[in-house]
Amino acid sequence: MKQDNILTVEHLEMQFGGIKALNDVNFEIKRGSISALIGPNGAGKTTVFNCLTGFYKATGGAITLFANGKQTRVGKVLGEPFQSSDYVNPAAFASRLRYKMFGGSHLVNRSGLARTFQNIRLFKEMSVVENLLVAQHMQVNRNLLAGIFNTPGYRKAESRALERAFYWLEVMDLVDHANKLAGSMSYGQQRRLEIARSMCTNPELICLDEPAAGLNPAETHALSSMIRVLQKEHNATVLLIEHDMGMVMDISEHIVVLDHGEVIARGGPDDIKSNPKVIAAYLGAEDDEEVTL
Ligand SMILES: Nc1ncnc2c1ncn2[C@@H]1O[C@H](COP(=O)(O)OP(=O)(O)OP(=O)(O)O)[C@@H](O)[C@H]1O
Repeated sequence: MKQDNILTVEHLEMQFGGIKALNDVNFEIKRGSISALIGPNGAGKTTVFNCLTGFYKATGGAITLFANGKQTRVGKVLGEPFQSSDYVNPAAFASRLRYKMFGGSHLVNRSGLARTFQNIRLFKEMSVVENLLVAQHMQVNRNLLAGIFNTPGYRKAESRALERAFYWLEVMDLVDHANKLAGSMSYGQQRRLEIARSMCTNPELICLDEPAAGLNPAETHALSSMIRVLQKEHNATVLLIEHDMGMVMDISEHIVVLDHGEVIARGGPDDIKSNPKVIAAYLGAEDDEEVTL
């Protein structure tokens, strides 16, 4: 039976020395939905993303992904400490040891979760299409001998990677820029390329960190349409962090609001807009944060 939720976050905690960035964060993301994680600056949104994607190892709680036909506990694939029961259970010991040695955020990605970054992280000196080919290195045939002898299997894998790259360039309206240097494109195009790159890894859940930051209203509108296409035509579940409240309220079905590392509200756009705790959190936000709910 397919789980209704693609992601569950239970009692998530993240501590940096004396700073508790996340405290008992709980939410779930419905499969096939577009959801948003919002909150004032410093609320802990990016820290949640970093925990979900395995860039940070959460200091408490559980994150479970139900994608690619299986259940993945993010903490487990990042490598958990040994438990005393492992010493009487060789299989559990071996599994824990394997993840300690070879685990990491790449396994979270392989389990069906991809992300983009708040600060664009492309290979700016490489071409647009090369950026998309690099993203697929886990899926293509990486056998050294196959590469040296240019075997039919190797060539087939290479051409499949190229096809996939052009497929996502088409979806994100970037085909005409395929051979340009990534760094030479406009900011909006680079943001779309980041999304295309993430989609090349075949995720079921894509986490977008401030995808509309630095975009003008027309670009933001175009981006919202593309995000809807990912959801409707490519079965992607989308979770975004965004400060542009117009965009959030327009495309999100479900919104989770964080403040000072805690979830203060969850619900649909209309509930969130009129929630007094959310309004108070934003009214207490810094003056330079322009927010209209
Ligand atoms: N690597 C780190 N080391 C120490 N403190 C950190 C680290 N990462 C985040 N923090 C702290 O955790 C808190 C939450 O930060 P985070 O970047 O997650 O907030 P945010 O909601 O994404 O903010 P913004 O909207 O400004 O991007 C902040 O107090 C921040 O200083």
